[in-house]
Amino acid sequence: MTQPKVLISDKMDPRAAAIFRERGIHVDEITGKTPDELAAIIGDYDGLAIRSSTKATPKLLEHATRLKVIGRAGIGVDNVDIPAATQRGIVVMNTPFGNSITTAEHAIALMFALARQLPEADASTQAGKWEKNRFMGVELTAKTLGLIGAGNIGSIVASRALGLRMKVIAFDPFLSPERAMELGIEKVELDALLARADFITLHTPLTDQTRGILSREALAKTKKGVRIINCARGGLIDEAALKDALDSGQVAGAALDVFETEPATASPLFGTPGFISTPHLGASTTEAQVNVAIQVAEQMSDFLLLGGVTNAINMPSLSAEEAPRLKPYMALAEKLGRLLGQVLGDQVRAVSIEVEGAAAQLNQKPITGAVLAGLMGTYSQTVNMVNAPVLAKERGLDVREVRHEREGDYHTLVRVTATTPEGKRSAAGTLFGNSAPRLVDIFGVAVEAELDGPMLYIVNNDAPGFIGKLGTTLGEAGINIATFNLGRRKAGGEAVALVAIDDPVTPHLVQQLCAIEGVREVVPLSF
Ligand SMILES: NC(=O)C1=CN([C@@H]2O[C@H](COP(=O)(O)OP(=O)(O)OC[C@H]3O[C@@H](n4cnc5c(N)ncnc54)[C@H](O)[C@@H]3O)[C@@H](O)[C@H]2O)C=CC1
Ligand SMILES: O=C(O)CCC(=O)C(=O)O
Repeated sequence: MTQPKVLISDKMDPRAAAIFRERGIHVDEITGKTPDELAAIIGDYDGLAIRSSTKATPKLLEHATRLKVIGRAGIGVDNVDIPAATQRGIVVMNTPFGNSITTAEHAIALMFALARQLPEADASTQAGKWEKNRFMGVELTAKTLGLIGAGNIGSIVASRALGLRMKVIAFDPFLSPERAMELGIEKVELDALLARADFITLHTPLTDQTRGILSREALAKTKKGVRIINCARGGLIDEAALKDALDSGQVAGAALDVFETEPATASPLFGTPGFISTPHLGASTTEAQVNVAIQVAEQMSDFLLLGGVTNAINMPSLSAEEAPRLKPYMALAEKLGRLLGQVLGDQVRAVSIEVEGAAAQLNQKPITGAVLAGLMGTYSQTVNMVNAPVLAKERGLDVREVRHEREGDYHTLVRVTATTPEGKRSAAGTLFGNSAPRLVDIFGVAVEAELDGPMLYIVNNDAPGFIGKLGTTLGEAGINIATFNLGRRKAGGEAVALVAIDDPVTPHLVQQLCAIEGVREVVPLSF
């Protein structure tokens, strides 16, 4: 295995680079590059570790020819084009918990700052004004805090606010009543939250559904004198409408850590009375940055070195412990998919993946991904485990997974059945010694074969003399037979040969083989 290379392109705690090095990964820390400068170097790397400054756009990813993983040292992945990464087979992972406490604390800090006008009071005092009568604050106790989004960060904010004796209400369509009860908060609709909350704090990702959730119309529905905190993402609030609401007094105060456009070096909100801002500092504590740096480096290293997948946004998880056990199954699954893809071409309309015996104890998703990667890899150069399920969906391929706990003839078995307009065709394989993939059945004929290197799949009538003629034709073409595996439905019936050869065959030689008496089909294979 060649040494993987990782680029850290945003400022990150040095522990990330140290971990990559300790694990034998080459790492470069190159920050502050323009998109074009980054595009010029990204082609050298297997991994890209980022925070929020680097934008992994489709344009950048076009240059990322060997990139396998993007690791976000943080939570929000809106700076990564997930569909583009998935199409290119790049895993995108984040560190969903490493900075949540820190960000929740920042929201609480901003809530206090708004309640007591701390930044303005500080500036005035340091300007020598001593304006004791100007800064009349409000108490938090007994006030209603409205959470928009009650996931990891929202829940932590809720627990802190309850500790401050606030009443907490939340709008989150995915919050179950049980979870709301467990958190000690009241689940409400958005309009009710807007009407009731004294403070509103946002903790959702930026999505098509949440963009502009605090729109001009929503702001008009708020309780007069509300104070608003956004430590989630710019784009959740209509900034122009917020400015008007602050000017009119509808909103008494607003604290933004995040902006529609970042870095936010100019904004109509700047200088507005009651407005406070921080430069996307939600995650900026020593503790959080150490957490996310360590986590992202461990996760990316596990993936690049062991195939372990943790906290991926675009692929099912696969722990570093599971990965070695699944690896031979994924190799087997990929080979079975590849075999069917090469024999059946693009005629496959549906695939069923059955796991039996020991295989049924494993996480089936990676096995399915490997079958699809093998199947579609015969007509797409860029397909892999990450993008195969998405590409299969785009092609309208119906994919089914079946699990049989009981053992059959083999202690472990993976069977792939492909449906084509001509009917169903299946291939099955097992692991010898729990590690070596072996085909054991092809289209209902028992054939034991290692699927490796160049091979020939031949269907012929079972008749004396065929093997001799085949050997002679290959021999005259200078092709050496490495292994020969035969099976037949019944004596004198249809027979199947899987022949491992030392060199690939030419289309002309395939024609010659097809011309041998009794030969029904010849497909050159490569594994
Ligand atoms: N300012 C900063 O430095 C930081 C900002 N963040 C931001 O905070 C966001 C939230 O982080 P977590 O709480 O960890 O995420 P999370 O995924 O645990 O929680 C998000 C919550 O939003 C809810 N939600 C989704 N769509 C919604 C909708 N249409 N209306 C209402 N609720 C909706 C979800 O159900 C979920 O409960 C992240 O997506 C990230 O953008 C995170 C860390 C640091
Ligand atoms: O890395 C940072 O400073 C920003 C963190 C953040 O926005 C996130 O984790 O979503």
